[in-house]
Amino acid sequence: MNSDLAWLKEPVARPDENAARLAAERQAMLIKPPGALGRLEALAIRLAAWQRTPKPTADRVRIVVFAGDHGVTEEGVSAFPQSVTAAMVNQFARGGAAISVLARTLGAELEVINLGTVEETGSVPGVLDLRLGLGTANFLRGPAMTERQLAEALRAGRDAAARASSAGIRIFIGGEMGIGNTTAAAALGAALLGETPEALAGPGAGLDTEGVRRKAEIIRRALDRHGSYLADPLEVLRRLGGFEIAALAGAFVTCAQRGLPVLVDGFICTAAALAAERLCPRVSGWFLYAHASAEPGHARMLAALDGKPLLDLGMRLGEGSGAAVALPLLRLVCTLHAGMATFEEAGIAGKSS
Ligand SMILES: O=C(O)c1ccc[n+]([C@@H]2O[C@H](COP(=O)([O-])O)[C@@H](O)[C@H]2O)c1
Ligand SMILES: Cc1cc2nc[nH]c2cc1C
Repeated sequence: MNSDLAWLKEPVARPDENAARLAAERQAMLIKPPGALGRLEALAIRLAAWQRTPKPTADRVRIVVFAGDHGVTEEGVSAFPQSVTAAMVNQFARGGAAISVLARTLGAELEVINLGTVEETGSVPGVLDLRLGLGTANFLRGPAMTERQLAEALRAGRDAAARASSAGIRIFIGGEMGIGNTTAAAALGAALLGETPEALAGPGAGLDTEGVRRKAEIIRRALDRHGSYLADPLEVLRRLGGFEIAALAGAFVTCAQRGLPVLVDGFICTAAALAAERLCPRVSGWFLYAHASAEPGHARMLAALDGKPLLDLGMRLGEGSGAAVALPLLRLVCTLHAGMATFEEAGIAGKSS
């Protein structure tokens, strides 16, 4: 492995099992039949282990949206033009995008990083400009990224996660924006899971049935073209991924190395999570999956990660929006866990046997 990428092999943090034990003991004492809060109970215990405290919180949250364009869009794999990527980056900063509204409403910090849009975003303050090129190359013709672009995209993600961790953030949300990136994510998923392109390709931002068929065919040709190089997950990411997907993978690895839990968004973020797990085994022990995307291939990637999404709302927006929508649930998990009375405090008789 290139020495620029040695950090990918640094050890993953270990959750605090003592904090988990204390949180489990507290759950057992709260005034409810044991187990009556269902999955919320296990979530409180996992958050406790991750945050190394018996009373975790979900208040300090940062959403980092990574944006980049995709050369494969020239094959007609998206219902929208490439210009939308830069236009949306502009809106993230101006406050009109869904994720901007969600971040404001939730009191979450929002960081926007442009890793390589083809078009200019206009002069908007609040976008970190780390452009690595005018989008990736078309992966039907060659690797999507050079080795240097891959290393820099991974590092951009690593640095964003390290900034969040150093700032005392307690939960990290990664988001993405990139017209064409469901094709890259589906190709990644197919290559990493050994699945057919048809199992992973879906409508994305709005393809019709014929468009989905064409998209699967493009992915099939790309898998054939890149052939045996796809045995190496780093090469899968470089050849089929995107700047924003690689940055997400780098961010997720760093979060796990630094002990910062990640709330994973939809289809593209889950593809990045899968790539992260292949690059640095066991990082997925730090991931929670926010929602089941409407993109049909999402379920296969979640299954491979043994991930059970918190919500299923038919969302397929990206931007980190599904994770943001799940955040209030985590906040309720934490406030219930910390705020409910125990049987002893309330003077209520516990379970008789
Ligand atoms: O997060 C998801 O599950 C998701 C599912 C479908 C589409 N998207 C968003 O739509 C864009 C990609 O769609 P497409 O069809 O251009 O590949 C990209 O900006 C993603 O954020 C996101
Ligand atoms: C308008 C629009 C907004 C988006 N946000 C994330 N992906 C998107 C795709 C489109 C097309």
